[in-house]
Amino acid sequence: MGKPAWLWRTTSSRRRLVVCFVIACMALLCSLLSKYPPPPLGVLFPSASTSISIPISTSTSTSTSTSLIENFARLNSSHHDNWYPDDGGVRGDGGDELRQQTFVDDEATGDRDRDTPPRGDLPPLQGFLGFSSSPSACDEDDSSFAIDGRCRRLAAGAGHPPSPTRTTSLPHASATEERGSGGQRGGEDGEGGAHETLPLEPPDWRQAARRFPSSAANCAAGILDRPPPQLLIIGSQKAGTTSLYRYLCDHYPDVACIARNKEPGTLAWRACLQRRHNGCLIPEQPIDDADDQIDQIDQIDAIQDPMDQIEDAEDRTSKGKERRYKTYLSTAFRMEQAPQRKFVTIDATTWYYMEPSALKLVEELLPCSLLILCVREPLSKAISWYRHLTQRPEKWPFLLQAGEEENGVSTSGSLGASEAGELEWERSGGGRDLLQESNKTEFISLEAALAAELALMRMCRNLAGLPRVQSDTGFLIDDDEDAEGEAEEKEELSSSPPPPSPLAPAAAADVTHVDRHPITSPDAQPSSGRRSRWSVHTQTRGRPEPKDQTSQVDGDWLERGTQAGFDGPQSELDDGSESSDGPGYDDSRAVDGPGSDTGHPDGPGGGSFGASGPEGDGSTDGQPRPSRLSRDTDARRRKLLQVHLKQEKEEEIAELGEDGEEKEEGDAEYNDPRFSKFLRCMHRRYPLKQGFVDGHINQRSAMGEPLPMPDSEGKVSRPSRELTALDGMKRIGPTRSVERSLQGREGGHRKPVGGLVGRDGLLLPGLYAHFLDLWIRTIGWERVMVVNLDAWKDHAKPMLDKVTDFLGLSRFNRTAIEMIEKEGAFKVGQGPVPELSERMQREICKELELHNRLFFKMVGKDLGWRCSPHQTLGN
Ligand SMILES: Nc1ncnc2c1ncn2[C@@H]1O[C@H](COP(=O)(O)OS(=O)(=O)O)[C@@H](OP(=O)(O)O)[C@H]1O
Repeated sequence: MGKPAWLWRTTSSRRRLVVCFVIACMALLCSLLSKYPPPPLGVLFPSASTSISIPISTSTSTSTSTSLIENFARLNSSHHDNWYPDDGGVRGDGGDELRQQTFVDDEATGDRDRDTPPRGDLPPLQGFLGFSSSPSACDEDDSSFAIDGRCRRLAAGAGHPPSPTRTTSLPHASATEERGSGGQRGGEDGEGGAHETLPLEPPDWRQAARRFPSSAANCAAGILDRPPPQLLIIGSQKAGTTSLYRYLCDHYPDVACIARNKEPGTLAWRACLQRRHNGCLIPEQPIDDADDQIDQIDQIDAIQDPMDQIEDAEDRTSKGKERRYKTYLSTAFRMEQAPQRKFVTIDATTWYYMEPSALKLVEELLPCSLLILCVREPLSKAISWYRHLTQRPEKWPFLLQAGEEENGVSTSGSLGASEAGELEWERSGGGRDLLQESNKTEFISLEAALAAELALMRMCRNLAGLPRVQSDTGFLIDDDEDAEGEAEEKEELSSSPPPPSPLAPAAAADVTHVDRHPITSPDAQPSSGRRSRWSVHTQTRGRPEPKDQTSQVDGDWLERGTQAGFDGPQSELDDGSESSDGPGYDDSRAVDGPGSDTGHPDGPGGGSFGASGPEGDGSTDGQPRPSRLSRDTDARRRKLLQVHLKQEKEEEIAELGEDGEEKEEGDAEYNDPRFSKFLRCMHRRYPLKQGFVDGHINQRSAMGEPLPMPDSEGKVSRPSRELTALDGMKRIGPTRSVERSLQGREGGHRKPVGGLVGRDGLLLPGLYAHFLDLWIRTIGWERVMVVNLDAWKDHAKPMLDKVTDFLGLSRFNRTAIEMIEKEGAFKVGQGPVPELSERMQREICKELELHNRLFFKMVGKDLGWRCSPHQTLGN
């Protein structure tokens, strides 16, 4: 029976409609799917036993580094441009492009391919081992893979040539072992390809959270099996941290940078807010709102620090710690972007090293994380930081050039001292509006800013009773002690056995020898000081070619903490006892070292954090177990930290006597009292109480007066002269309200003040020794690496080799490094480099030398910076 013609017409037109509708729906669905990919199978069906086979390319002609692009894309996909929090510029022509780029799909990759230089001798590529709910999307192209519902090209391996062609079913652990062992498998010239069968697993984050270590004794695992973040770059700002982070983020596939921004700051969250760091995230707020929220400075005190939740903060049980650990992870990282594999991730917050609260949380929650401190010659760093600050006037009103001031009102078109102070008080809240309204962009000069901090440094040094370094041969050694010290030194060297090593288990097991030698600078006379130190030469397991890790080995671009302890000038213990190594380490060595635990002075085991690893851990069942002695040390370290934190909270008035004399207090337990006094003075800006505020400097400089250069001739001058000089300045000081603000009396509690000096200052952040000391004393050298930008900037490869060795990852190959560098995205200062008079440089160098020396002692090497013993000025 035939249909009427009209019905056919209707039907076909309906069909057409239906077909169109279906197509439209499918298109919509596709676009939705690509925007919001479904969760990976592993999330929905966690199972460690299911497997999926993913072809791994053997091709050498794949695209540019996918992990790089992914990382950039991921970090930018939130519309929260925090990867470069205070973007100081992007080096290289690829940077901007990358920052704009979203996830790379085939087409985009193809485009990039055309721009990609010939791969030349690029090694074969290792595949990304992720998968999606539709892995078949990439089936036709074995050089690509699927992740998050998208097909990706395989990335240039960062030194991971695949294993020979084979099809293996790798249990996760062994796959990890292979990757984790890094260098052995890596090398630079591997070839071949593989079809690896990988287990479908729940997201690694879940595993990571489950792996939360209740104690450092669980840290024996390879880097990929440790709980994230496995690496913290704790500082310092303007010392190449972005470059290092950038390199490591492209260490594919072992590293996945999924921090919400390069500097999440969560471990010192309140300090992060106080710095108005736009990377800080306020928990439970949409990320896009975070910046605005942070601008409301009044809210800062009211906002709950995610890491200090009342119920958890006091809960020191492992459950409580675990809860806070998870809070940290979810606040600082984009857990949802965690790849379906084991990976290393990084928190690169450049000012953690100055924050004891960060140290406290690292100690408590991240006992397995490794730490890197990037350093740079402090004066260059100060200049770089100044340039950084002046790029964002609205964030740093305290740097604004002051005009003449009358009753707190600016009369010269620039902001007056009072206004600058008020703006500093309010920072970018009301201050930012005012700044925008008045369109003030003139800054206090670099010279003036440095003079302010220099004056403070001198004053604090004098207050603390520290001499300026005068001796070429010793460090802060009183002249009359030298001869006696030399004799003691010789005697000690000849009679005493090598000290026990406080190295942590993993490293301690690899100690090859322990040398003892006096501390000297290259131009120093032999051992006239009476202090000495131990250098522990280590080889770390699992590296391709075991190499001596000491700082003496090759080049000065990187310093691994090699000495068993920082034995600085702090010899005199509070209780009057003496040690050649200073308090704090003395006991640790005695109780921790392999000598005490294993009976072998150079042998393994007995690390500071308790034993682990197969060798020398003292356990009989093969399980890592902290020794009683190392538990004691843990307790001791915790106690030291607590003491420090307690001191941090004390009011400066309680610490300083009426006349500026320091009261007696028992703070020498962890440090030379003079240095701790110095540091507290700098932090708390004691002289601010005496009227030495930013405003003075602003005003003086604006009036063209010579900047205050307190004369500090003589070894130890009491502070009175300088204070008197500064008292005199009070007359041209800021208004009462600003003074009150600066003294923290307004509102009944202290508020952040000053930006020229102190932790946000230009020079203090470059006094590394003071900050690092506490970290080393608390967690030990074995987890810390110091990277010196001045030495590696022209040769990243050797530095990266050391870093990857330290992390237990395979090394970068040169071509990968070149590609990363070509992609750019390193942060370089913008605008002209401000000039600094020779006189100012000389004055600053005189102050810095003391602190540089201290730092060189810590790392066991003279880094050759200007303002160091043999290079006094800019050479
Ligand atoms: N490879 C290499 N060679 C030479 N110099 C380098 C390199 N990588 C980073 N830099 C310099 O480091 C400065 C930026 O440091 P950071 O990335 O740590 O800055 S930030 O704290 O994250 O803002 C910034 O210094 P300035 O240019 O003096 O400001 C960079 O130029």
